[in-house]
Amino acid sequence: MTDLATLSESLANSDFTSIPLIDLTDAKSSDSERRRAVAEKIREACLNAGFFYVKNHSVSLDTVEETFKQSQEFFKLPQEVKKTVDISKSGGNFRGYMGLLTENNDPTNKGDMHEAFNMGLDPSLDPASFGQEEEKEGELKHGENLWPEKKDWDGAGAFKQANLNYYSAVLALGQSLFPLFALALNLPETFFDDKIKHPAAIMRILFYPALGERVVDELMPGIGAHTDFECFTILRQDDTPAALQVQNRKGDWIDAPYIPNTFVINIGDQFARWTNDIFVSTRHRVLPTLSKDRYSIPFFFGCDHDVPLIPPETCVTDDRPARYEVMTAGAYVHMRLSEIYTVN
Ligand SMILES: O=C(O)CCC(=O)C(=O)O
Ligand SMILES: [Fe+2]
Repeated sequence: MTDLATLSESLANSDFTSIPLIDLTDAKSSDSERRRAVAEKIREACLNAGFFYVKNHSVSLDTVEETFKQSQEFFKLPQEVKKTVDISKSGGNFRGYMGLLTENNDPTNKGDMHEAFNMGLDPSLDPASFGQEEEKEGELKHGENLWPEKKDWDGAGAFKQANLNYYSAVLALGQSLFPLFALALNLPETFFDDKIKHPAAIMRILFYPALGERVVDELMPGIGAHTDFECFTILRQDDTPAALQVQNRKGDWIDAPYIPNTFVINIGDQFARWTNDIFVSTRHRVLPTLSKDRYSIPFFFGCDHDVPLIPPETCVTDDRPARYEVMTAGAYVHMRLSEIYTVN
């Protein structure tokens, strides 16, 4: 069996110049060797680039296209309608609408040139996850989403339905990746099963307005250089060229172009911390969009809020002792979100 710490050290000396594309056809094969072969590709990607594309996943194109369509309808609404679901109304739970420049992912910049709408696990999708968590100060918790109302927007119902459909489909894709991550970490396939029962997944629809002829202010990128906070992100991009970039160890920015009907998956800080930095969480950014409006949908998949991020034994050796203080997943993500959002 590969020793993860040794593998991690040796990969640190190589670098990536492109992002691998992994076929998920065999992810649920009844043949364990085939599942393992997919997990090995995922292991290499998670220890090296921290980024990979997936194809032949379980999410239908119709579900994706309908969500992009609804996203366009929503962001085109007058500001006063979008403000009816403003994030300031979410009681500190990071749900709802955020206007241009209200977020700043890279503190050396002035702000990010995008608008966003955030949602979490909806009570209508999983009633069992609600009302059981203890209220703890400084911890993320499940809660209501902020949905536009029909009295303010005729399309409110279709918008909600498309987002819920997308959320369920991508949640299922995320859950199906955990056995592969477990194999990649030399753990039993079922290792994460009891840790993702009520997952803390936040989905965002993002809108990057085209700047056209306007002068680009380098300090207002689409999204400034950052790492994500949760275990991993499942990102759907549209076909806008020259947008997402990923930074390799040397510091070069590598393009992550749109590839039809794929998702980009990237490891986030929660997984890096949990695995004692065996999995790498890689910085990325979105350049200012010039020729056309851009839409994307990141889905940040965290484990259950109450799970303590104790590194599994395959990630700790005498030469690589545990690097981080143990926190629960909910406390960790709340801390990170509070640092970045100017409104909560
Ligand atoms: O829009 C994108 O392509 C990337 C978004 C992103 O990195 C994020 O929301 O964390
Ligand atoms: Fe990101």
